[in-house]
Amino acid sequence: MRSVSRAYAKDTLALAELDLSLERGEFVALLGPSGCGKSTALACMAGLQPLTSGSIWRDDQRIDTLPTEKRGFGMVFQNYALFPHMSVQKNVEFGLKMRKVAKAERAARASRALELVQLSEHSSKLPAQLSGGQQQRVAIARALAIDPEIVLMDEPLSNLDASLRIELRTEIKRLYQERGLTVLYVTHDQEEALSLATRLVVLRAGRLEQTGTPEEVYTNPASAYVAGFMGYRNLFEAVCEFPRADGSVVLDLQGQKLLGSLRSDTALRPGAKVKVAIRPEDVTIDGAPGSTGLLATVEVVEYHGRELAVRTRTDGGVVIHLRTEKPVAAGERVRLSIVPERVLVFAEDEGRNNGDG
Ligand SMILES: Nc1ncnc2c1ncn2[C@@H]1O[C@H](COP(=O)(O)OP(=O)(O)OP(=O)(O)O)[C@@H](O)[C@H]1O
Repeated sequence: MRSVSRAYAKDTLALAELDLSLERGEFVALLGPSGCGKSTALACMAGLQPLTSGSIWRDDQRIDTLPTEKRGFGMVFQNYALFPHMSVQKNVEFGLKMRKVAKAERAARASRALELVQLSEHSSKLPAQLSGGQQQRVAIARALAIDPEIVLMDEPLSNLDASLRIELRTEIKRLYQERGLTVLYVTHDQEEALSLATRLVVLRAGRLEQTGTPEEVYTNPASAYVAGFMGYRNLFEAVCEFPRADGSVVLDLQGQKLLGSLRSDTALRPGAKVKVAIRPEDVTIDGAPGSTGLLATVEVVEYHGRELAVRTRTDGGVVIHLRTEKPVAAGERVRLSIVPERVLVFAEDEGRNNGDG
């Protein structure tokens, strides 16, 4: 996509000059909160939404001028979109029929696609006779039957319950690996994106905020906005007390000191407001003697099997979530320590407040 914009109404851009490229064999997850433009990007790619400006290319061929069916994409959506009166087999054959593939070949290709998603024995059933997960597998078989170069998926798992979602997620990954597919996948679920994608693209208000491998984005989110999507559940404001030349920063967190490391390019001045992002698993209770510690009180303890998920509140009133194997109880006084490298400090965003979730 070259500088693609899409405006549904005057002055509001769902996509704002978005540049996005996809290499053969990549599994790219488009990630971001509701309303950031993920579905619009996919719909523009598919030809289901017109572009307001910009262009889309496959290699040297311009394709945004082609109708949907000529773009050669397989598509899978959140709501399965199966024809209720057609058998599973006929549903999968449908795309091939539209492409005028002869009857015998149609049947053979549809059967192969159903085998791939392990639904062969259900081929004569109607969609309503299948579970949600099975219906979504039919939709995937239908997308794969046309032998697409690129598969576009828009939240294909979000209508399924938790266990089915994980099962089908693995299935999608297997198909991707076995068939050497190229996939553009829309999701708002970071775990889904991290487990499936070879590259993440985080959108914010119709623009690209960050792209990188799951590991890069997870360890080094470029902004507090991205961090919020990558499991950094502790996101709060603090004041820069003393910025050091090596990038470490002494912060004032409502009256207590916290040592962090600056992640933005912008240099900080003493007194500047900053955003801080910390993952719950990076916070420990009663760390080594002498480590910087935040005095806090345990508020809520949730049992999560091996670990406890704990909500604490610092003496200055800041809520900090953590995970621990140590038994603690509500009301207990604790000292929290966090390795300074895992206290990510971002300069306050300038003027980008649209699309934050
Ligand atoms: N058909 C439409 N008409 C008008 N505005 C629309 C339409 N579809 C989307 N929008 C607006 O465009 C923006 C981007 O929407 P889009 O559906 O692409 O976001 P998204 O990131 O996919 O969100 P979600 O995760 O909720 O589906 C939003 O502000 C939305 O309200």
